[in-house]
Amino acid sequence: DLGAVQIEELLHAKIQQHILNPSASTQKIIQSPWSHNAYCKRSSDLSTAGKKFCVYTSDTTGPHGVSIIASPETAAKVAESRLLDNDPLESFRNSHENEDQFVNDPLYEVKEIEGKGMGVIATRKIKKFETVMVDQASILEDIDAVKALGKKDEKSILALAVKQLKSPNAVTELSADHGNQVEKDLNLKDGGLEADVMYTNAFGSDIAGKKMRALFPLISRINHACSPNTFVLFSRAGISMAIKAYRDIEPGEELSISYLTLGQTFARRQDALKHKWGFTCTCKLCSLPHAERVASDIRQTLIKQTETKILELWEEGKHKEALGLAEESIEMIKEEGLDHFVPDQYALLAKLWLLLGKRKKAEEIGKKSWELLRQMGYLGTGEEFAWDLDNFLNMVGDGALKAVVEPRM
Ligand SMILES: C[S@@+](CC[C@H](N)C(=O)[O-])C[C@H]1O[C@@H](n2cnc3c(N)ncnc32)[C@H](O)[C@@H]1O
Repeated sequence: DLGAVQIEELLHAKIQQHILNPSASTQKIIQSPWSHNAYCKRSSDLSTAGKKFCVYTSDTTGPHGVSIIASPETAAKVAESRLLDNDPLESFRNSHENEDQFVNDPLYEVKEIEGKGMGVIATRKIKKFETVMVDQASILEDIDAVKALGKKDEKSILALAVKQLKSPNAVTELSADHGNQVEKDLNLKDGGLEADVMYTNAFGSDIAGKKMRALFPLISRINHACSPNTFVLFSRAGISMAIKAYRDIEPGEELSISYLTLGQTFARRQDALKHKWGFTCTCKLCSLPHAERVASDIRQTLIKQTETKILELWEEGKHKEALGLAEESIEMIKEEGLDHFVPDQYALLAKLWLLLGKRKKAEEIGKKSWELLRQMGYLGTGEEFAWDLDNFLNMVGDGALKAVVEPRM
């Protein structure tokens, strides 16, 4: 039975961002990790009126300490699950990667880059999929708290969250140079320096079942490029983050990540970057000669449309055409340098072959997807994920692979 639901489900597998979870483990409460008393404010928002949101700090966690702005229930959950023990070195470092490189002898230096403020430059050759940088969040802000608190309360809570850290300077010295024209026009930009830093640098992360803004001070220095040479990988807990190389990087090259969901046209990218971060992107992709830029835009648009098209063809019983299009789409994705989409496309192809009863073909292509995800770091650093076609495709299909690459928020 090749019903539409089945196909639709498998098409929902999108780009993953977090290391995948082999099985949820429950751990016992040890003791409160907080080093400071909670400081709380009550919600002034109608939907959460009267609810408390507080700042909790653990100034010994990670390189900079961490402050969480959330409800007491969420903070308790974070403490109980020992999320703060999420050591980035354990989450990301492979056995062949040298611990020293993350602690004393990094592969990069932070320095001024003309027209961009600070930036991060490779100091030696970095190999494809190598872990370049690891970091742990120092500010976590529950989106519910952002909505619940008025500007004034959010400002005082954020300021305290930063002040209580081991090294507040690691946060206050970051760029606060976002370009939110809407806020500027409305003259609402009075959330203080800390709010501006969050707006410019924070990533969206799922932590303890809540959507949060997470600030990673080291990683914050990486500038944007539309076809970047590195990507971000969240730990399972969502509190640590690694920067991994998409491809070989030469010494002296600037490290870049994409602040936007990949796969957008030139005009959309320019607009989003100008609007939210206040700069005009002059990256390689944005500086292509006109004809090449148009060709790139067409590919980006086509790539976006192929999923729907594959689904339509499949539903019409045109299985061969659907498979052909999925294969073509992989070529286009590679040509456009959107390597991140490749594992999901392979997984999709494997599923289509399996639905047609061609297990051998499905094994061959599914394994490619698994192998790429493994190399990229999405399967963790251990041996938790042995290759098994059915398990793997199940995991891809049921949404275990996290949706959306929307790193900044
Ligand atoms: C997350 S920070 C990156 C690090 C920042 N350059 C710094 O000095 O700390 C984001 C800010 O950096 C600048 N930026 C990032 N990518 C850029 C680019 N490709 N061109 C120009 N400015 C950029 C913008 O001011 C943006 O708001």
